[in-house]
Amino acid sequence: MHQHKEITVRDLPNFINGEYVTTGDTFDILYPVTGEVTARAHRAGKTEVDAAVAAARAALSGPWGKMSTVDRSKMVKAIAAGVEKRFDDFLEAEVLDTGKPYSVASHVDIPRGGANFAAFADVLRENPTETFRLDTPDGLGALNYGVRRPRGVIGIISPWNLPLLLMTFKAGPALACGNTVVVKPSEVTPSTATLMGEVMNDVGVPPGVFNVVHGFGDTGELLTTHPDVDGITFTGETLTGSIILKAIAPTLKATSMEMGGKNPGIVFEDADLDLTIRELGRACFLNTGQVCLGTERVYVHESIFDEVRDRLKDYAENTLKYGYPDEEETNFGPVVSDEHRDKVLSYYKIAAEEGATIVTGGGAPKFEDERDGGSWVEPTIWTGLPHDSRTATEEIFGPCTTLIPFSDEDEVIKLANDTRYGLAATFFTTDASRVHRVAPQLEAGIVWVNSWFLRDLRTAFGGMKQSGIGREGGVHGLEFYTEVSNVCLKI
Ligand SMILES: NC(=O)c1ccc[n+]([C@@H]2O[C@H](COP(=O)([O-])OP(=O)(O)OC[C@H]3O[C@@H](n4cnc5c(N)ncnc54)[C@H](O)[C@@H]3O)[C@@H](O)[C@H]2O)c1
Ligand SMILES: O=C/C=C/C=C(\O)C(=O)O
Repeated sequence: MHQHKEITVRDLPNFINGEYVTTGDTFDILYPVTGEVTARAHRAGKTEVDAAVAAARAALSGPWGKMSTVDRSKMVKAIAAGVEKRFDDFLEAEVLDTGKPYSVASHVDIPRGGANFAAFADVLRENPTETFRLDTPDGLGALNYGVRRPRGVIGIISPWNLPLLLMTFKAGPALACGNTVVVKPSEVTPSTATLMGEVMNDVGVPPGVFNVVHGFGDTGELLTTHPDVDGITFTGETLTGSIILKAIAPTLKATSMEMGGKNPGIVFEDADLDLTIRELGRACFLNTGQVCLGTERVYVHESIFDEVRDRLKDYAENTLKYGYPDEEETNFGPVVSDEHRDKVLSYYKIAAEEGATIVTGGGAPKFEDERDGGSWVEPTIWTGLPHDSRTATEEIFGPCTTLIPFSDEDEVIKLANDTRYGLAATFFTTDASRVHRVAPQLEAGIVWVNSWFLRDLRTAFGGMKQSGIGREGGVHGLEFYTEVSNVCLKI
């Protein structure tokens, strides 16, 4: 039986130039499980953002900027180890902010907190720049070679769904390439970014290399418009991304944008259904559907439509276990906030108005305990909706999906691609020729086959169309986190 722990309200200051900085202008952080206040974050204004950017700039010409690539790589690896050493503190902080089950945060979010530093620590040493020998009229030739340098001060703006994972997926490569960063975490989930400051100090990262400023979009805008910030890497909604690009325009900063999606799933008639239901269940409901790579529309071959519908219903009703985050069997939590719950429930209403058949869910659960103060919705599956319905085309970002039948391969590829987004896709088949025929035709930055959310950090990560600009991950992040100069030497 769960014993609800008394919550001690934590203070979350900004982290600037190696020190924690309060402003007294605080906003509450709520526990999505029960709605209780768990922390108060100190909103950063112009003074604090200017101080953070100045500290980041100064650090570039201090010990950090003078550090050898080998020593910087060692320090980035030490940061990874520092996160792992404080695994439980990061786990508790992330769960308090998001309400997600310990079973999700301890397998998805927190392990990536360290991995995102370790994976990029040697990215500069392991990837050469190009050289070209140029023939010249005098026959002596010229030698061209590329030289990489850090881009400079990077603004990191991150979302609330995988707070530590998504912030460190940017901070890791940024620091590995010698940049300094000012992080503006989501106002909904600021705890793990705040805690990261302690790790940076413990590891001995020079002050000013890693900074955190708290606040809402207006604080983010102080970064995106700041004349002394060299690049902005953003993860969040597509609409926010377009607002940020407008704000960046006058100072022409480099940008890396990871945005929204309405990712298709496809189940072909020859799919292995045990595997499919297991992976599709994750793609639809992991992290209470709050994963940008998730699958909110699934095209199922008409010959197996009823079986897939019934088995996914069974998954939603029997594999997903609501509960308190610290209960072992809990694998399904609340959404991150009342505001987001209301958004998801508004789409549950839209689906009903669009004539959906509710296979399961469609509302919010009642617990008759303190969880009724939290931000909970039911896992939901719909059928009977047209491909061009709002439910099947607009990003909901919740634990819901609509199943749509199809009859042939060419048709379903067209349906999958018929979206303004292009982030991810996942499809299931046992026909190897079909894999290599279909995957290249899907307009998505990331395509999973017979799997979902399997991540190799060496690969390109990002979306096309309105899901993103640029790619991060592996060598691809070098394009954003470094500047390349070509040196041409006349022999
Ligand atoms: N493509 C990806 O890799 C990826 C990953 C995770 C989430 N997402 C997307 O993020 C969204 C959910 O996250 P969210 O609700 O936090 O997104 P959001 O766009 O509301 O906010 C993201 C961040 O941007 C900041 N922000 C908001 N307005 C701003 C402005 N005008 N200037 C500067 N910063 C501003 C927010 O404070 C927050 O830190 C979903 O659309 C999801 O698809 C995409
Ligand atoms: O919600 C979106 C998840 C993004 C995941 C990553 O950026 C990653 O796995 O590196």
